[in-house]
Amino acid sequence: MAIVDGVIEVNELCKSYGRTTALDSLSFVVKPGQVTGFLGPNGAGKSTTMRIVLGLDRQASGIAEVGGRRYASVSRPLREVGALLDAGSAHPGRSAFSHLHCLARSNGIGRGRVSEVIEQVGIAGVANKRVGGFSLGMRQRLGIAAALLGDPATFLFDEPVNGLDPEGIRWIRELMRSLAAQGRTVLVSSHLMSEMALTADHVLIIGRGKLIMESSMDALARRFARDVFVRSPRARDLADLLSKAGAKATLLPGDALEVSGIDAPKIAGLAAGHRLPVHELTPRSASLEDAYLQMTRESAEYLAPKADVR
Ligand SMILES: Nc1ncnc2c1ncn2[C@@H]1O[C@H](COP(=O)(O)OP(=O)(O)OP(=O)(O)O)[C@@H](O)[C@H]1O
Repeated sequence: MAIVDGVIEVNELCKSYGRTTALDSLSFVVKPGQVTGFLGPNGAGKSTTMRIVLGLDRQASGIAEVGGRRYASVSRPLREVGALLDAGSAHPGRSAFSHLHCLARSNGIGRGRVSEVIEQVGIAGVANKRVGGFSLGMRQRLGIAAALLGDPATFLFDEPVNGLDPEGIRWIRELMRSLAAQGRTVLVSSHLMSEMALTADHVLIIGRGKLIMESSMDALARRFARDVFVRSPRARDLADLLSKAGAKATLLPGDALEVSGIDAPKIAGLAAGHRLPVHELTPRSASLEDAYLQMTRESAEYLAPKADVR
């Protein structure tokens, strides 16, 4: 790996386009060894942040660094950071191989590595074909091949699953997870919590250029844990026991209980301690997507009017 420490650090970043505030004192740190989801509704400032980190846009104030340095000051950038921002950026008249070879040469990377990444992303069969004829999925894989070329410690992926088929989506998810497992820093943007729930270990949620919340995915799921559904042939006895332990237990038809204020392992422990049989114990959480929509609702740039359901 080119550099060991691929931490991304953004501090008090501000950026406006005319009267539009894109980033408003945005600060966060992205650590290596995990996939960090960068979540926010359309217009939240995800792409702007990534462009600034990559030196493609300039902030009004604040700091954006990778591995403790400004990206623009790095002489062979592909060896430090791999990025997928715009799948359509390769010249349509070029072949995939010549596009990658050109990029490799300008970063002091050999031809052998070009063939290696072409294999890795699964485009060997079309490597000599013109990029102009590529499907979105193929262009996306080509963009990822470019990101992998310099074997960097840090990766930035802007909405990488957009427009991909299920196979391509699964492939990108697994690639990101394996890059993180190798100890690299992976920042991936999305506007869908459901997508991040499947990929990310950690999430940064932004809205209108501000950090709304930062959390591990596990803690987020726990925070929105709702209650535990329990089924027992002695539901009434179990409800009494749980109430005495300070939980709220509501009897439901079919020997079932809805329990809150106590977690599933504790319910199991209490039931076992009093020899009460349990046939089902299911923790239920509010949908993370709903929680996310609630959190970002005020910061969404465009809100659809509520559907008129009759
Ligand atoms: N080049 C530009 N010129 C003018 N306004 C811009 C430009 N780029 C971004 N903006 C504005 O800055 C804000 C942040 O946009 P940005 O593209 O960073 O958001 P995003 O979270 O990536 O959203 P999306 O998911 O829609 O790409 C938006 O209000 C957007 O309209």
